[in-house]
Amino acid sequence: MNNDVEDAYDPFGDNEDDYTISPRLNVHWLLGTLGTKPHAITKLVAIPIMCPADQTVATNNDHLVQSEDPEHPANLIPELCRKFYNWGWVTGTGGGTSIRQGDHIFIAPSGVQKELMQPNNIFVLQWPTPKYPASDRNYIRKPLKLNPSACTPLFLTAFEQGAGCCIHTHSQWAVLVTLLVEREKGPDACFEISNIEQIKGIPRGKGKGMLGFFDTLKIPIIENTAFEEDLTSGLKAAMNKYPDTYAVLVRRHGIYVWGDNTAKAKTQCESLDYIFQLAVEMHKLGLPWVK
Ligand SMILES: CSCCC(=O)C(=O)COP(=O)(O)O
Ligand SMILES: [Zn+2]
Repeated sequence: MNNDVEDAYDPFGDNEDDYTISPRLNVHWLLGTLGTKPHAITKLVAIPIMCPADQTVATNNDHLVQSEDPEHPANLIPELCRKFYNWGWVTGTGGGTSIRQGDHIFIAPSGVQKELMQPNNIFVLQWPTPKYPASDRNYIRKPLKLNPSACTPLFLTAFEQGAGCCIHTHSQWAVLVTLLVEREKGPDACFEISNIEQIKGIPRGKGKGMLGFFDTLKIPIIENTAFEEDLTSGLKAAMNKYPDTYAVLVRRHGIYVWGDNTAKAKTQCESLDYIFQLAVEMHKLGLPWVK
């Protein structure tokens, strides 16, 4: 990537080498690690610098987002977002992706061009973490002058369900089906479609295999809110009402799709987007979605 693109992405002049986290969280993290991973002591004891109470702690957990492995979440999230941008899923800073790897959650920054993200722009949360209040979330790696995605509580809700990855898109096909369903079936209706081969790309429910050609795929739709964070209760309610769903549409906004791992979340999101585009075209031709 040339410097122009990096400058355009990083208007704050973010220092890649340091960042701040709360003293309380840092002490907790250090003691926990000392107690369980003696081989890590030298590295970790050398890193944190404690400040007086109520001040921030300068530390350096950059190793959490530095890896040569292209499958490492800190490399994978930027790579996936570049693809998603080209597919019209995360344009104009909207949408995003989060991945859980073991007891770490990797989260993108808020309000940035997602397709230009770099591994050093990624936040890391210790999992499990309190979801609310937001100030209680256990960030153990936090880039300077960037805020974590507003989608964070929604991603955490998917991880609470056992997801390994959650993708949020602003796909126009997803938005269009929410409008068509509302007009044709009312505000409480789900998106439903059957007898389409790509339905086989969507799970029937956790541990229940995949939907079959003759099954009816149902995706719940929730109403949009003024702020992304405020979608969380609607997402949770839809998950409770449809415990087998791996996706929730958001009217006039987009969709959240999750999967047991990153590959499943991505392929499920691709299958759904294909189905939504097909559904819009079918509707234009006067073809019914359910046979
Ligand atoms: C024009 S994007 C509006 C915010 C939004 O809907 C979204 O998905 C992006 O949130 P983030 O905080 O991750 O930038
Ligand atoms: Zn959004």
